[in-house]
Amino acid sequence: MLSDWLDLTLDGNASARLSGHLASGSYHCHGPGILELLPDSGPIEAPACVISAGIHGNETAPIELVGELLARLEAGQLSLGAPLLILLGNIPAIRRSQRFIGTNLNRLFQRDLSDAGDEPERARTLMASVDAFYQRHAGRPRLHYDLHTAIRDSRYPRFVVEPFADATTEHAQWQWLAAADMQAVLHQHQHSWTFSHYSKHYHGAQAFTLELGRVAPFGANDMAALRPLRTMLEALLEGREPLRSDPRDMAFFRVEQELMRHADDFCLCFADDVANFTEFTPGTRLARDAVAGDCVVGEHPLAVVFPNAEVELGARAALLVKASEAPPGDTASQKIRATTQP
Ligand SMILES: O=C(O)CCC(=O)N[C@@H](CCC(=O)O)C(=O)O
Ligand SMILES: [Zn+2]
Repeated sequence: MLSDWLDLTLDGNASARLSGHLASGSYHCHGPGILELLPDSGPIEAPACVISAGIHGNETAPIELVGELLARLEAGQLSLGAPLLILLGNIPAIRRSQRFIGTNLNRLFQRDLSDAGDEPERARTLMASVDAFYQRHAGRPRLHYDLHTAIRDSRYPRFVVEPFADATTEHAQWQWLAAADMQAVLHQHQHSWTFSHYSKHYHGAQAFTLELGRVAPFGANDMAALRPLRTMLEALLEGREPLRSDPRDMAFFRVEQELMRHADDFCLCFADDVANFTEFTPGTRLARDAVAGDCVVGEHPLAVVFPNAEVELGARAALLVKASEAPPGDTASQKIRATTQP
């Protein structure tokens, strides 16, 4: 049964080649945590959509959200109208409720990755799955939403990370994400080799990391807050266009600088309960690092996102960001605004 797939996968009991039929299509398990859903019919121009969850093993809300989608599909409450690839990232880490086991999977999505180990192996498998999926559905627009939750509280509990790449983000994406009740957008200033960056960089997909609240154990997530996002994903899997809202309802930021950890005794100079997007004034010392030197806010205020002193040496310990303009609207969206604003 499709709705058992998650439990069976996490228990290690899912048959590697499980497949079956739904009222509106079929499903095919290509390997552990790799599930493709194919519609019997639907608009040929509907996007081929990748939804990934559990790239970090302790981030459970996205896995629960995938479970809700599968249960509703199986119950016939949703009708499949577009190809969908559902990926579970770091299965051993999910079983142990840990962010990762050996190394952070979400820094490994690079085609020339040659590292050995479980997470590099998983990254290669996931990259190959995405390549094959987009190849099988060549000609359709490509989407990828990589679903996460954050370690800290956030001034914007639900926010989008827009990976850096040559491909530009279509304005409709901002409209869909605003209607999905995402509250902020963070534009990356350089390549970051995350999973969403992979799909955008190598496949030109419209691809994003979505942060969906704070890390919590299974059953303790506020799934009601994710209902508008579920509505967006349901529209996509049904082959319908999602609802649109004004992107200016979201706050936009861009990364100014990555704060890296170089020293063993690296430490952050602010409290563990400082929330993502908290702003610091010029002259504030943010981090001490005996190798790289202290990090002090320069002339302009900066906000911190994803601060984490416990990352591996040489890894990103925080993003330093500042507010930016919302992207300019296109003609179509201006028309929508004109008709929705009295
Ligand atoms: O809260 C945190 O510190 C980390 C939450 C998380 O896993 N975020 C992703 C963001 C990926 C990106 O920058 O696109 C990550 O760090 O991998
Ligand atoms: Zn994560």
